[in-house]
Amino acid sequence: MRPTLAPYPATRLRRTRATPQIRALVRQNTLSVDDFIWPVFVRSGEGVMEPVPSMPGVYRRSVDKVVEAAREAADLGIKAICLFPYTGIEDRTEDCTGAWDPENNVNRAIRAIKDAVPDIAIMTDVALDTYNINGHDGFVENGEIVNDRSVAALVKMALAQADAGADIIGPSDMMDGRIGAMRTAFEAAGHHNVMILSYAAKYASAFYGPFRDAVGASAALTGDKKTYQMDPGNADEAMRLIERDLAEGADMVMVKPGMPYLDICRRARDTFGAPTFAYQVSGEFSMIQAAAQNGWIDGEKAMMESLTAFKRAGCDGILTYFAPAAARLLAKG
Ligand SMILES: NCc1[nH]cc(CCC(=O)O)c1CC(=O)O
Repeated sequence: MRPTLAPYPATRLRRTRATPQIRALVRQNTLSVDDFIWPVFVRSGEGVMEPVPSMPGVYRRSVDKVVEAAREAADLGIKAICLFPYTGIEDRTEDCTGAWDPENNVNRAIRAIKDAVPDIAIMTDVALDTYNINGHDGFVENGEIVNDRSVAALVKMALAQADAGADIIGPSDMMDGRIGAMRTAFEAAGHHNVMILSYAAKYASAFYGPFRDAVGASAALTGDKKTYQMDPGNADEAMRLIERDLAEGADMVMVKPGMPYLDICRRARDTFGAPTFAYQVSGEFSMIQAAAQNGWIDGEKAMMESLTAFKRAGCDGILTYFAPAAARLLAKG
């Protein structure tokens, strides 16, 4: 776009900012409850709501409490919920078999939500880090995060989630070839309508810290994830990854983290035109919450401003821990 401007004073750009009515009239991007996917942490037990210390206002919930949360979310108009398991160090293994157990907490939660709250879509996370003894998204052999054997396991994990009734599968592992392998497996299993929202451009980020606490991976993690997650200095590589995942059968793509990578969101949207999501990750959430709790910023305003930024950057939707709070605020008008 090339701005056309008459010289001052014929043009006074403040005219269209003068009142709330006019500002609303000319506003280009607005938030709606339709934009949110709400990430929720599932753990074992019953009646459990365990606060996550590094994420104020976020809980690990037992399956019954996750169902209640899903009901609340649907009543607020939220269209999708995304499930992540918490696994304590004592239940983590090197072979990660818990990941494709049809009875694991996530798969039980999927079935329970489908039963009780059919009017919300369910997204899942596919990666081994929430079950792995060493916290990595793939198997570790002699210090290397191996690709192909990990992909075979991730396919089993994704199939178990699809069998349980998940609507949207979210591979967040960053292994090569996983989208194609999952798509082929879904077609063969008759899961023709299961969607894949690929974490296509996922960076090796310090902003995942609080999430790793929430899922019990912090204590487990050995080393870093730089051999599979992207280098923060790269942008063109994100386009190659997104193109690759779309070509392998992804229905939607994600950029992650969100706020530090809005340039990537905009390029993805302009280049491919596919449904584009951003993940406003745990560290982004916790920074806003912490500053608000200290009285350093207005938490509600910062929340809404940060979410609007994703719309401005061209995103169709946002995974955000703020989903219920933002939905409540939007409902108030
Ligand atoms: N593969 C696991 C996964 N899926 C989502 C997140 C981060 C989400 C957040 O920080 O809110 C991570 C963490 C990681 O890659 O270490």
